[in-house]
Amino acid sequence: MPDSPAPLLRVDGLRIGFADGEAVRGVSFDLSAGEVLALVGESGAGKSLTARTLLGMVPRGAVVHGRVRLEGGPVTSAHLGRRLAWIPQDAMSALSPVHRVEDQLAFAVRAVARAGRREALTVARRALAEVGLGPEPAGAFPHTLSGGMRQRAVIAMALVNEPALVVADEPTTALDPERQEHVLTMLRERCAATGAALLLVSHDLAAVRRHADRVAVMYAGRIIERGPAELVLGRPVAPYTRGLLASLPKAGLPHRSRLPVLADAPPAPGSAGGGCPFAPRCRCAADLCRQQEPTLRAVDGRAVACHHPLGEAV
Ligand SMILES: Nc1ncnc2c1ncn2[C@@H]1O[C@H](COP(=O)(O)OP(=O)(O)OP(=O)(O)O)[C@@H](O)[C@H]1O
Repeated sequence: MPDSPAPLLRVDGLRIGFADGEAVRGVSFDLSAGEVLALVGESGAGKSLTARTLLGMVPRGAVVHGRVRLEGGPVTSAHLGRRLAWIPQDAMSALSPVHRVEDQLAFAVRAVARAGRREALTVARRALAEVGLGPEPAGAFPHTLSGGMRQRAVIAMALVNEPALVVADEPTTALDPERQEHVLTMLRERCAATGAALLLVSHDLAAVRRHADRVAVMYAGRIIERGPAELVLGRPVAPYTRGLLASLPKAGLPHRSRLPVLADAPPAPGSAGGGCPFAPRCRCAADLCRQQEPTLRAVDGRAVACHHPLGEAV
């Protein structure tokens, strides 16, 4: 039988430590070409650090261990903007305020391909049109555009060189809910059209369920549940994932309000004891949970790091 093809991205045992302890503690996952994988979890879980480290954007003082392979080899600066693209939370941090949007995309095109100015501009305008930005916004300066338009320009810029992987860190949090959905749909559609895989960092579990193929739920620097988005978010087995879902804003409540379903806060890096880091907040915790940290194992079509997954016979 032929071997299954190597994944586009393989992250193996990623650990990121600071002076006060490890913030990412052995994260592993694969991502296939064209797939959408979401990293979710509470603030401080290690999602952004994980995502940024894939692009080599490591904070000062961080010590990184583990292996990241893109298309079978290590990630280098030569991948950035070519095979690997980044979409930040804040579009203004990705766009220069002193250049017209289309010129910035044309510059990105010329940075990787031998194209003349006019040719690069044509490619840039086409990419902007594909995210719904016609000649007027394309020829404008970023500060004159709405937040949604700017974020669409950033999506066009990320995809203009047809990367194999797009890493997006909370790409829509700066937008209102209606625009968030529109921009996220556009991002996913553009990735699908160009064949790019998408690693999406998000707090928005409802959006993740709509847009991601697979999801990895992070807690205290580790993945605690990972599998098909529909399964993990539709029928979670880790008590933490269930608590996170129960914290979703309900219809009629103000956007982003958090219900107090998950009591207390996650442990700070370096402060977790020997057991499951979620045990102090978990209603199902037993002695074993307080003594031994669980590792990922296969349960009901997904991987879960929990001694007592919900629904499993004790
Ligand atoms: N530059 C840094 N120096 C020291 N510790 C850091 C640094 N950056 C991150 N950390 C630690 O790593 C933890 C995880 O940070 P990270 O930004 O990955 O969280 P996150 O899951 O993306 O949260 P959020 O959703 O709020 O962005 C932080 O809570 C913090 O303790």
